[in-house]
Amino acid sequence: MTETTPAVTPGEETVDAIVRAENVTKVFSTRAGDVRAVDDVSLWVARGETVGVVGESGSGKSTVARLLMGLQPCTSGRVVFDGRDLASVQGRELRVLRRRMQMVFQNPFGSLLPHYSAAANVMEPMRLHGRGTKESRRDRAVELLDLVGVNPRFADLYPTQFSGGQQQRIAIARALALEPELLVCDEPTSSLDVSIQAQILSLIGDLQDRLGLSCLFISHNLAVVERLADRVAVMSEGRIVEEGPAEQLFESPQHPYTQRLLGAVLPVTS
Ligand SMILES: Nc1ncnc2c1ncn2[C@@H]1O[C@H](COP(=O)(O)OP(=O)(O)OP(=O)(O)O)[C@@H](O)[C@H]1O
Repeated sequence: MTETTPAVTPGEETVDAIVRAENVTKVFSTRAGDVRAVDDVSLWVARGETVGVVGESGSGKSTVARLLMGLQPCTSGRVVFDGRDLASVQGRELRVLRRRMQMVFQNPFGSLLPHYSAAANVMEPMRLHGRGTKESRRDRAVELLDLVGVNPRFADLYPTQFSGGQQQRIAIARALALEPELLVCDEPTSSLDVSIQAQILSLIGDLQDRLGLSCLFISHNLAVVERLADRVAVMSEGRIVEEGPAEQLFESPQHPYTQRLLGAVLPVTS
């Protein structure tokens, strides 16, 4: 049975969060001194919800994503995934938790294995996690490629033989291979042409509806986030300066930083 996560602040509505960052801080020690990349951030994603994180370059968005995924330890605070403090989970249990959260990155080509075919890229996480037989993994990979809109006839082509948009679809199919509950998308469309961006955003929205995925969606582009997010957190200099339901935040942004970001937005083409 899974535990539900308690509310973190008095008065805050109890939310059945798949993942929750509680007062998380991340400090990187560099030769030039300490960089406080994330500063006392609390953020959660409820089951089936899409949370957008927006902010200018360097505001700490990717670091928050890595902390939520347990890819880096927090300097202070904690991340709780489905009721488990990630810092207290190790070994096999951590592997199992990791399977339940997957990431889609900005540059699909960089995240695919160039010497593996599209199908082999999608099969690889299943192989690493000892899922099924080679035949069943292949069948599943072909199904997933079909689901994300890559013609299964092209399953044996290599990443370089696909366009950027198709590569991102393959990367999304691979992220879905282990049936994650949480998908963290870090600028998944910013390396793509505008028309292709819209297609990938529709795909992510559609997959969420069909698979009931929870999603953390990171972008510096507010228009992109507006399209997908139920709730939005705005980051500046490592802190969340404003957070709320997407509609409300876009209609009446309260913080001057959000107002400035919105003022800089160009309408998205779809
Ligand atoms: N491994 C690291 N070592 C040192 N500093 C880091 C490291 N990772 C991130 N930073 C710093 O932390 C701050 C936040 O970076 P982060 O990549 O999280 O921001 P971001 O909002 O995702 O930016 P972008 O949109 O450009 O990716 C930046 O000042 C960055 O230089």
